[in-house]
Amino acid sequence: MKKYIKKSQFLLASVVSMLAGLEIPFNTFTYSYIFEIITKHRINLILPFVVIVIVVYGILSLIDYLKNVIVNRNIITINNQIKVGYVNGAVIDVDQGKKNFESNKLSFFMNDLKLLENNYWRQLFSILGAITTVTVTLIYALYNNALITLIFLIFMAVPSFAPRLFKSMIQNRTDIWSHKNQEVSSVVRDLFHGAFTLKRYLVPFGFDSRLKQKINGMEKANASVENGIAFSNSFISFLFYVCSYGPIGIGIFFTIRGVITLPQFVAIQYSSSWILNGFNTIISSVNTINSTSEIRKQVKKLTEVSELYKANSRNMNDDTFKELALNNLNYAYKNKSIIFKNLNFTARRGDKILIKGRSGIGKSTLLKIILREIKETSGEVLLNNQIYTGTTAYQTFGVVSQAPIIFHDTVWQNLTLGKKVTRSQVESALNRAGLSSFTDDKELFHVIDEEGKDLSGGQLKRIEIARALLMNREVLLVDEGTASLDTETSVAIHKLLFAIPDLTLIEVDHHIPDEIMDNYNRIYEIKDHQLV
Ligand SMILES: Nc1ncnc2c1ncn2[C@@H]1O[C@H](COP(=O)(O)OP(=O)(O)OP(=O)(O)O)[C@@H](O)[C@H]1O
Repeated sequence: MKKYIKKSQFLLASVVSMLAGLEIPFNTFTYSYIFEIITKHRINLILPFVVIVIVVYGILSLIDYLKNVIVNRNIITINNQIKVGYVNGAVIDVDQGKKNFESNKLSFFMNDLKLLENNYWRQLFSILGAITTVTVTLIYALYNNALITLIFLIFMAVPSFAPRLFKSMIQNRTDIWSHKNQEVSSVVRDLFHGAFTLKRYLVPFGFDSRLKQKINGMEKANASVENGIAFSNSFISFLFYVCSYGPIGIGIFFTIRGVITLPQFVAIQYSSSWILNGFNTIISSVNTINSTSEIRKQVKKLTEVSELYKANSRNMNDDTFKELALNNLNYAYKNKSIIFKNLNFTARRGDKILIKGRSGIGKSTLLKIILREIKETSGEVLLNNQIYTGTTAYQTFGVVSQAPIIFHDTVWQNLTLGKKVTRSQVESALNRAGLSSFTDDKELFHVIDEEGKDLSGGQLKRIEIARALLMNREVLLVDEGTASLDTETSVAIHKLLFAIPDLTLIEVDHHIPDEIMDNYNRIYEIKDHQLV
């Protein structure tokens, strides 16, 4: 986790946390000194004592406040790195096999990363403070009487082994909680997504039983984690009390016998309870930190994916597209019937190809195989006569999907997706996609509503097409790209695509208007698991 911190900032927070840990030893010292003043009748020391104590507590309170501010600043730096790295990693890592990808990742982002902040980072600083408390208080106690302090320490060693007993129980319960949380996120996301459908059919409570069941499951799992931690902590504190009263008895005995003075006994007894408390804090913090190990593993995995991607993104393939060939392709989804059997297909530069077929026959599946998002059961998929990776596929093919993917951001950002391009490149792509009216500043920098709700279906489709053209993809895979549009708009969009001679078009659709059929140079149909 070291790479997420800024060293100087972390060091400062560590030092201030340790300084804040001096409050308790000072407390112990003042408490013992009260007995020194009383037993030795030092009336002249009362005023300076009170003044010094007030000033020092003032300074310690300020340090405590500064500690919080500096720790919070560290949290900003750490969270900025982790959260951006996590989202980037998740975006890079997405694949067709990931179930409930959006809700799972969102749930992890909102809940588990917050848990990581509270139960890992903040605990680290709390441990540093507790270590100072324990060390300085211990030195002070040893200074008062080493033998009796050592007796206290021996008793203390016993409960420090207890947390190991609870570690795996807490970890298991945390894993269950995390899983239940993801289930709730998935249900809630689904309901919000379909909110209008529920409202229109006057059934806003239609999914209540499922919702209640999932929320209840999550809340119970959460309570189970909290109960587990509480049980572990209560058991450990009880053990501490058991082990602390033995030495207190011995201390009383030595004081009565005159081996130590009353202020010394007070110092050792008071110190020892704070040493115990400090140990308690350290151990329960270690306990809590351990419960985040699975979260840390996942964060590490995804941020590494993101770093690896940055390191490799320079190896761009710049071969021009000549040919795509699928030879004797076979495919079946796991535990499902066959989709393709000995399928053959070739597309060459500039081809305009239409693939028809009834719903559910495998048109989208074919595009996913071409994009290398799913792997054929057997056969060859070749680009320019070579097998190719998913990255090469994404460098070659642009995709216009059934439901356009639109971000809640400006038209410019929706087209460029953050890539550095010139204004004239953006305008040219918009013009070619028939969106000339979007080229002025007002439209270009207009923030589109969530899921493109303030634009028409045709405009959204054209934005997707302009995006693919702007990204200079040589082959456009159109998956029922115009199916939801009226004939006039569909014809207009197709005419724009047919007019680009070098653009290779592979379109899967079963409702293409008759008047543009002649513009394709090949039309296939998926029948009997083959292209005919
Ligand atoms: N991830 C998946 N896991 C298992 N089966 C799947 C998966 N995706 C699709 N299928 C099944 O594979 C078959 C082909 O699906 P595909 O989406 O390729 O059809 P399509 O021809 O594009 O349909 P449509 O025209 O309705 O979009 C369908 O029977 C579908 O149920």
